[in-house]
Amino acid sequence: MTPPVSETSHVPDRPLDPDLFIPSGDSVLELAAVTVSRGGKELVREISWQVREGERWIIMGPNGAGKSTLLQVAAARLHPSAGMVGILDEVIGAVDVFELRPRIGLSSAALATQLPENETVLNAIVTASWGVTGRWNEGYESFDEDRARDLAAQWGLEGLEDRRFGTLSEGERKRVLIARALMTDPELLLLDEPAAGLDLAGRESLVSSLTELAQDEDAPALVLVTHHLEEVPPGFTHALLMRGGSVVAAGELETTLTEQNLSETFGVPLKVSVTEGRYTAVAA
Ligand SMILES: Nc1ncnc2c1ncn2[C@@H]1O[C@H](COP(=O)(O)OP(=O)(O)OP(=O)(O)O)[C@@H](O)[C@H]1O
Repeated sequence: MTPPVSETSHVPDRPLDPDLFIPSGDSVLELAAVTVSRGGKELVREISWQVREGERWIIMGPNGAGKSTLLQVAAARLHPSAGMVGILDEVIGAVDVFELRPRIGLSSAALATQLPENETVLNAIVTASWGVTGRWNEGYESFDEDRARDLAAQWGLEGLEDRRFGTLSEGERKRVLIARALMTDPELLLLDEPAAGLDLAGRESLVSSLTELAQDEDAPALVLVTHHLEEVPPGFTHALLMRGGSVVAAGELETTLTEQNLSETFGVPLKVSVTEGRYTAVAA
């Protein structure tokens, strides 16, 4: 039996009209009964979810659970087929998404494929200020480049600023994507599988950087999508578990990442352990 979903994921009933939908005052992201349908299939089904300032969320679930689809909705990149989406005091359907998107940082594999292989690391980061992926004739202020250099240093890319994106290792690319996502000083940061494809050392190094970010009071609200419990950085506060497009459980991390919920989410009996804030799971 699924335990009751915590109050953090309950969204009060509201009229489903973008002009009447008023996101809660302290919410950074609020979804009310969101469904995304494609080709006659519901990829995401009636999800209600609220992220408040200062919260750090994990979205976890098996392949095809709908995690990336949900993140695309949260990033104002995908319009829901039904339901309401409030992002940063704005309501999708009643806002120009091109004005909203710079306020949301997004790192994803799809974005990585859009970055030109011959673009330098610095340009891959700084071009986020114009919402473009390749540098052309846009004008950049010196403080834009200073910020891009600071972010490169902060994310372990010092000395690589002039390297071509296409020559980077997978771990370095992931760090560029996160630095780029932070370029516009977003109020909401969405990271879709930031540790996918990394070796053990690369994963551990990234988890450690994300732990620091999670503990930074000035960092934006964070949402991190992953399949793996080992990638949950200590300091994350909440989790939303998905399977087949629906929410299995959502709420505070410790009460949500339970053996029962995770076994139901992944469809196999799991034994879960936590050591010094790090989670691991093996088949029971
Ligand atoms: N345009 C589309 N038309 C039909 N089905 C789609 C479309 N886009 C995605 N899907 C399907 O929707 C489901 C959810 O996809 P999504 O990428 O959101 O899952 P996910 O949880 O992120 O998976 P993964 O962990 O494998 O990345 C998958 O079964 C996928 O095949």
